[in-house]
Amino acid sequence: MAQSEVILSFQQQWDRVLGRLRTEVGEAAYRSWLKPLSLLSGDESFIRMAVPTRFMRDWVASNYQDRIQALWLEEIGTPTDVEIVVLSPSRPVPKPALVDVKDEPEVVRTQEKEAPVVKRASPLPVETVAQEQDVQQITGSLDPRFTFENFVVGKPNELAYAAAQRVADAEAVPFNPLFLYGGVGLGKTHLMHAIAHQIRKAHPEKKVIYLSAEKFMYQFVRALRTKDTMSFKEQFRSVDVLMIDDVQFIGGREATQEEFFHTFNALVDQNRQVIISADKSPSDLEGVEERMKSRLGWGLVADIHPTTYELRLGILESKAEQLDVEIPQKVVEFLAHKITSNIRELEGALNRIVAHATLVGRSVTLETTQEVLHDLLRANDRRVTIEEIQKKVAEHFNVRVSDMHSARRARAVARPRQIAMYLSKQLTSRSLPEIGRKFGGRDHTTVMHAVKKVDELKSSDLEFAEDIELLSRMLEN
Ligand SMILES: Nc1ncnc2c1ncn2[C@@H]1O[C@H](COP(=O)(O)OP(=O)(O)OP(=O)(O)O)[C@@H](O)[C@H]1O
Repeated sequence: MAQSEVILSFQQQWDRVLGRLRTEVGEAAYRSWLKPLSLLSGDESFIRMAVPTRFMRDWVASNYQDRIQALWLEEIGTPTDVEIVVLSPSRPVPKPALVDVKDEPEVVRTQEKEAPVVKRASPLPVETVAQEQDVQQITGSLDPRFTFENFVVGKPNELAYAAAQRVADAEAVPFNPLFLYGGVGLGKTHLMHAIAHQIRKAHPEKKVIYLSAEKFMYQFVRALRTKDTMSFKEQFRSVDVLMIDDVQFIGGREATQEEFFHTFNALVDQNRQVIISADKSPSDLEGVEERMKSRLGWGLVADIHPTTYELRLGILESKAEQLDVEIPQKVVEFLAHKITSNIRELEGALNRIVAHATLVGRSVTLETTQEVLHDLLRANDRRVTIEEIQKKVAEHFNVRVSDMHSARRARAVARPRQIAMYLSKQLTSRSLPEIGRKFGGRDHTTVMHAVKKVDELKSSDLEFAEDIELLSRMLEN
């Protein structure tokens, strides 16, 4: 089937699925949650759809994903995984990625094989040496530990990881740019280095440049000063893959932004891969021109979410395995529970307890861990307040905030109140009596009972568990 026909038929099938969902869920829910979904890519076993916000993605995933999957199965006759990703609203749906995210259509592959880029396939030694020098002059150094193998994948980073791998493995540019964003210390740089390592290994002839936006700026200012902007432009515009880390730093710097914009456009126009990272999504970048924001959101925007307990545990276990010092499982779990800020701090904590154990010649225990990390543990006490929890839970269940303190015992208010107590225990460092006091002066045993009850319900009712997970994520963000 020709590419355009495949796109058309998937879109038509999706329209039919959407039509059926519309009848099932009603007009209001359809308009709020389903209409904004756009079909991004797909084949018989996998479809990817996009929504404009994270909240919407979580909502659609927990409330409609199973149904979408079931209807899609009915529509095309084979079981299909459905993935919902967040894409910035400014970004039009990228047409070239619409067919099959996992493999390019055969025809594209064949063409590539038949028409290799002659210049690079048979490199001239002199040119290669010159290029190497160019690359070394401008590229930042790559951390050899930051590889795909050393990257632990979990729910918060699976999209970013998959997108990074795709870019690293693809023969043709799959989406341009790849924009990775997320909070501090969550693995953006790690993924960029991993892409660079992989491409350099598979294609040593390719010119891959990785640098921070700050370094880009510094190089540009230096070129301006030495009146050598021509060769500056040349260096960048002749690369195969350009990665700029922490692009938020160019916010507010007009000249650098302008130059970056031209370089970016030139590379994208020549179909060279550009990969960008930032602490915010393109549309939220401050001090960056609108046209730039919009352009940055054209490819695939993949966010790395704050870590979950499971991911932190996975990372610690994998790092602990590489150490000479034995770390008891209890300590690993304790750290995963307590150090929630980011992965850099988590690694730092592990290194500190290992350094301490080695220095004093004692084994690692829970007590020494608490002692050595007391400052870090205090700083990591989550900052969400009980009042915020009460407000969010009341909103979610459509009850009044005053019901959180009232003596009413009707199930419709008692259950949300128990959930709010449970979340207060999970997300704050408040003691049971303190929590009880904030809920209309209740006794600590009432809070204990609420925590137990919610735990029980979570393990017996999947939908309930998902609801709690969603609330908890919304509160932690
Ligand atoms: N999923 C992961 N698996 C293993 N290690 C990870 C993972 N994510 C992050 N790390 C580690 O955490 C540390 C911080 O990651 P990184 O420097 O990539 O963060 P960042 O998002 O680029 O932060 P910043 O915003 O400060 O630039 C690194 O040592 C990295 O190896």
